[in-house]
Amino acid sequence: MTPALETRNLVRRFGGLVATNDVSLSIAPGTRHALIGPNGAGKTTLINLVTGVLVPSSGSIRLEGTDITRLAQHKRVARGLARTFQINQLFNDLTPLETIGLAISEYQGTGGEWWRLTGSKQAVLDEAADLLETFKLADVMYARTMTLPYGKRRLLEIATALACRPRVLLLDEPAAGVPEGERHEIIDIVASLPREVTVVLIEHDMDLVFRFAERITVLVQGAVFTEGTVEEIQADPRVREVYLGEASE
Ligand SMILES: Nc1ncnc2c1ncn2[C@@H]1O[C@H](COP(=O)(O)OP(=O)(O)OP(=O)(O)O)[C@@H](O)[C@H]1O
Repeated sequence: MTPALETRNLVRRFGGLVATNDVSLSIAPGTRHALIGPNGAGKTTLINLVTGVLVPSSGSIRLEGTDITRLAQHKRVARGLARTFQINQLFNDLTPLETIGLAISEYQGTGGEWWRLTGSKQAVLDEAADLLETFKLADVMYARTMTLPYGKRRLLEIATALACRPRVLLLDEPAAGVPEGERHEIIDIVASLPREVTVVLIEHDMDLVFRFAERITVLVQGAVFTEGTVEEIQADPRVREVYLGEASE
C-alpha cells in the first residue's frame, strides 16, 4: 500500500549542525504515529521539512506517493497535509464558530465572502457544527476565543486544521500547556478521528504517547534511533536510556 507520508534520506543542516540526519520514514494510511525523542532531537525540524516551512539540504518527501519536496506550503495543504503549531495561533476576537467557518470558507476558496455572508451558508455552517461537535466545542461556539479555557483553545486549533480536510495531520505537542486533567481528552479526540486521516503526533508526555500511538519513531540527534509498536518501544531498554530515563529525571 502506498504510504500516506514518506521521507527518504532526508537531511537538514543548520551550518555545522545536522538537525535532520538521513531520516527515512514510512507512515501507512490511517496510522496514529508518534514522533518522540529528547529535547533538540530534531522533531520540529522534521515537521517543518514535511510541511515546507524549511527546505531540506537533501533527500525527498512524498505525500500519498507524490513527491512534494519542492512544493510551496499552501500547495501541500491543498494536497491534504495540515498541521498545528506548538504556539497558540488563533484569532482571539473571533468565536469558535466564526474561526471554523472562516477556515472552511478559505479552504473552499470563498474566504473573502465569509464576512459578508456570515451565517448564511448552510453547508459551511453544517460542516462547522460537525467539527465543533467532534471537538467538544459546541457549547462554547458563540464565546470569544480569548475567554475559552486553554484546553478548549487547543482543541479549536486542531479543529481549524481539520477544516482543511487533511488526509495527513501533523500535531506538534497539541496538549502542551494544558492542565493535566484535560490532556487525555485532547489526545483521545485526535485518536478517534476518522481513519481517513493519518495522524503524526510530536509529544513529550509518554503517558499520552502510549495512549495514542500505534507506531512510534524515536529520533536522537536528528537520526532515527528506532521505530516500532508501542509494546516494542516500551520494552526497548535503549529507548529507556536515551529518552524515558531522561524524562523521569
Ligand atoms: N532555525 C534554526 N537554526 C539553527 N539551528 C536550529 C534551527 N532550528 C532548529 N535548530 C537546531 O536543530 C536541532 C533540532 O531542533 P528541533 O527544534 O527540531 O528539536 P526538537 O526535537 O523539536 O526539540 P524540542 O523537543 O526541544 O522541541 C537543535 O539543536 C536546534 O537548536
